[in-house]
Amino acid sequence: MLLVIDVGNSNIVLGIYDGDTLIRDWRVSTDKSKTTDEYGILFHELFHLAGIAFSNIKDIIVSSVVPTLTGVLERLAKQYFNTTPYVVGPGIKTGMPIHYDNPKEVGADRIVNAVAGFEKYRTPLIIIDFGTATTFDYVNKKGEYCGGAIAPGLAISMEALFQKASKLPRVDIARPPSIIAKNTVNSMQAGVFFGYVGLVDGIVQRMKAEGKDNPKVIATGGLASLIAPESTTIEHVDEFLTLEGLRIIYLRNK
Ligand SMILES: Nc1ncnc2c1ncn2[C@@H]1O[C@H](COP(=O)(O)OP(=O)(O)O)[C@@H](O)[C@H]1O
Ligand SMILES: CC(C)(COP(=O)(O)O)[C@@H](O)C(=O)NCCC(=O)O
Ligand SMILES: [K+]
Repeated sequence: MLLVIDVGNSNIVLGIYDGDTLIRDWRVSTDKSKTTDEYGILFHELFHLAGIAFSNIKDIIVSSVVPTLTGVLERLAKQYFNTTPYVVGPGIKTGMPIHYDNPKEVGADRIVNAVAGFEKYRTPLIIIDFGTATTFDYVNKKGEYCGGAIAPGLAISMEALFQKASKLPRVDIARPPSIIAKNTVNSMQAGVFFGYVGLVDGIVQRMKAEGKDNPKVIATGGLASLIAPESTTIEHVDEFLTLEGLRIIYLRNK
């Protein structure tokens, strides 16, 4: 079995593949202060509850945008799984040319999403990942990574209102009943939710105009399913795109 791990700024997502089937997935908080042993205990507990032994895992692949935790997970792989993990970055074959001023600078999660999307659809793509940040990535018809955009994520946008304006409370992200809202909570939701739908569709339209190869638009990440129904440009939500991309990159490197 293969253990795939995507370390984002808010959550670490874990998945276990048996062949090409994702048999288990978990989401745990990203905590930069947790040690290798603390993550070891946490993973052990999750595996135990699922009835899977660490010894079933033959290989591990990691993508991380939190450098301090990359080392923690490398040590965890060695100490608890007795294996050297594949870490998406320099030295790993992705099979995708990266057109970025400095290819090392692109977040590993963005590359993994792009690889998964192109493998799955074999068409030009815009991939949107609703994480801590919202990333937009453009893949052209040759399957090359062309770059994209990074916007503040939905949750941190809402958090910024709460942090910076004394009278604004902390509010859940949700679609409010109307755009002309009648109370503070709904007004904040109207601004953030509908504002975000506009941001997404606006960026996609501009990318389509610049890229000119009629890309398919897909979305992933925790909050994709909230925005997709209201967006006029998102065609498909792929919940496990990043995990799938990790499995594909593993196969290209083992
Ligand atoms: N299924 C979900 N439903 C609601 N909120 C979610 C869900 N998944 C993630 N979130 C929230 O969305 C934000 C981004 O999370 P996530 O997609 O895990 O980002 P990252 O990849 O940066 O770790 C976080 O605030 C998280 O709590
Ligand atoms: C843009 C990101 C912060 C997104 O991370 P996430 O929201 O998934 O935690 C991450 O991909 C990153 O740190 N990228 C490096 C900069 C770049 O991609 O150009
Ligand atoms: K992510």
